[in-house]
Amino acid sequence: MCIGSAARPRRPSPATFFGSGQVEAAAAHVAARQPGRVFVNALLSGVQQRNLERAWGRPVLDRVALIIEIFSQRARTAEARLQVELASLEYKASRLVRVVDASTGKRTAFGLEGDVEIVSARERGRSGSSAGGLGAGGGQGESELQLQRRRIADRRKLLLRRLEEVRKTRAVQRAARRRSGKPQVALVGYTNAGKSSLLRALSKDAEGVGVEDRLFATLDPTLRRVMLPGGRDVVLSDTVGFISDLPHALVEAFRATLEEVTEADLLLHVVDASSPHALQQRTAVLEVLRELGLSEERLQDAVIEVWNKCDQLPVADAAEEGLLDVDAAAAAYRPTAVATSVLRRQGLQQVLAAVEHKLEAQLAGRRQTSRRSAKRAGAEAWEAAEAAEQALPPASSPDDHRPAHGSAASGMTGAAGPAAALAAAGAGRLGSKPPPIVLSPEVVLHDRCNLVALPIVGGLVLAGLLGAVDTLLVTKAFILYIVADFFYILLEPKAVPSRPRVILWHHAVTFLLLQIPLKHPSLGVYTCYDGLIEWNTLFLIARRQFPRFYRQLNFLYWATFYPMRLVLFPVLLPFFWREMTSGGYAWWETAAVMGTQASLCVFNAWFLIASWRRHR
Ligand SMILES: Nc1nc2c(ncn2[C@@H]2O[C@H](COP(=O)(O)OP(=O)(O)OP(=O)(O)O)[C@@H](O)[C@H]2O)c(=O)[nH]1
Ligand SMILES: [Mg+2]
Repeated sequence: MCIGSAARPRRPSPATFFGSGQVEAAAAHVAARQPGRVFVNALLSGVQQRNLERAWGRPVLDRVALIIEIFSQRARTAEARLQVELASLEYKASRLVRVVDASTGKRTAFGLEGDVEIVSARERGRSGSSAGGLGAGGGQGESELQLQRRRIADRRKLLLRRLEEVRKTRAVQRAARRRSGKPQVALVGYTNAGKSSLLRALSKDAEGVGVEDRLFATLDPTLRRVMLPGGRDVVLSDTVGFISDLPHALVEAFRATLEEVTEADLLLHVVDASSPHALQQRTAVLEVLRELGLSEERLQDAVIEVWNKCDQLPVADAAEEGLLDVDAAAAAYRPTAVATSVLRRQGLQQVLAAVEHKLEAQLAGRRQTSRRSAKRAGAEAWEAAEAAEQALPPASSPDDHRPAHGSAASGMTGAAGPAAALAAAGAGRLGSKPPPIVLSPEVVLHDRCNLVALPIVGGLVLAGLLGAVDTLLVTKAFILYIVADFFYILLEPKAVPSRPRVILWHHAVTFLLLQIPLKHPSLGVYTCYDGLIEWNTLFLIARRQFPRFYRQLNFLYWATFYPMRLVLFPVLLPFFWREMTSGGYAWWETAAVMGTQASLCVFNAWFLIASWRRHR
């Protein structure tokens, strides 16, 4: 039985996820239909899962548990089984409870089917031994739980050790393939998008490539040799498909397998264009790739999108109903994309041509020895690509760089447009090109809000320093901005390209710091010094939003980064100290100012390291 998104509450209850009315209504359904288990299409906490099991008298599976279960059914090889077991252990460890069979009073393992009563260690401690008739009370319950935890930890260690061996073996095999000089291309995409079908259609040796109309048909990497139109061979690998809210435990557990993706020279991102959720699925895949550590630059440089199943695309209807707004997607992301129907063998040559183009671009990029000249080449290529795009006749431009409706209807069209022009111009190397263009709509919207708010805050800060504006007003405006941005990111974490939690932490610390000048307006000038940093943030955002002015904005970004984040913030520390210890301030105010300013220095250092890493 499945309780789906139709019943999804707007604000989930911490105890039962659903409201009490929904739980009762579902209990009636459960009683009438007597399902073996109940699936809730959401992520449940341990407590929610336990309470729902109690209310419905049936084992409850949440989204993560179901995915792990499907994985465990599909796992055939030793490697896949190891990875699934690790994921399921991580999941169990996060919600370790004692399970007691109500009919026999015997303890069972976690999540077994049947009429079970589940008691947490804490509850058991409260109610003594009565819950399951096992043992003398809370003390023993605790130790049982600890025993379970230790067993899980031991098993986990063993699995990690074995997986480490798998990783090493895979790394050695990859290194051997690299030595053979064959570029590595990895297929990625939402589960059931047609990755294995594409591998089968492109490879010379299709034997053993399984294609099935079910989720997670492929779990293990499958490698095949594929010849490009120019006669060159590449190694194409097919791996596990992704899904929205892919459990973190699974991503971690499947790292050995997923390294085929992270280490590849190119990624073919297969999207099921016929799905009404194609865009969400595409975003979910990009999120997992980011979680795997792929930088925005790599997502831009090394990804070719293959919009598959176009034979099933009800082109006009979908566009009219707004189900598949390919135009909006293309405008937001401008990917190198090819429309295909693997089933009808359409668009396959275009996929190979796009791979060849990108690989040539990468090779050309590698030949650029000096970073400076590479940068220049990238910006020029970008400008040339932009100019080329503007020069394209309007009727042909959509087909050139995205799987537009027309192209799907009239057969398949190859990839071109700015991204391909960039590739052809050899601008595929890092540092040699404009900023990432794979930005989600959430990031774009948030960036645009900031492009309005930050000049206001930055302007007020400058005016405050020049004495043209009351610094208390600057403090209040700054607080308003920080609070608004905090809640924006809290409610929509995807509004920032990465690490929303770190940014929330930064905003919370800044908010705390600003409370002191709010209380003591004489300290307002320090708000203005700290607030100068917002200019740097503005240039960062403007740089990715206005690729045409990349060079200028990049210069401004770094020209403000070093003096502000690395010099000004630490230098302010002794000034703050002198001011705060000169009298008139409580010790906790001094501690708050020093602590928050020091934390911001740490944030800046982290930010620098993260920027460098991304760059590398
Ligand atoms: N209509 C249509 N169906 C397709 C096309 N390509 C693949 N399929 C079908 O889609 C289903 C899934 O294909 P797979 O290649 O197994 O998909 P996958 O992405 O490898 O799936 P997982 O391994 O489960 O992640 C199969 O039933 C294919 O026959 C296509 O171009 N058009
Ligand atoms: Mg597959």
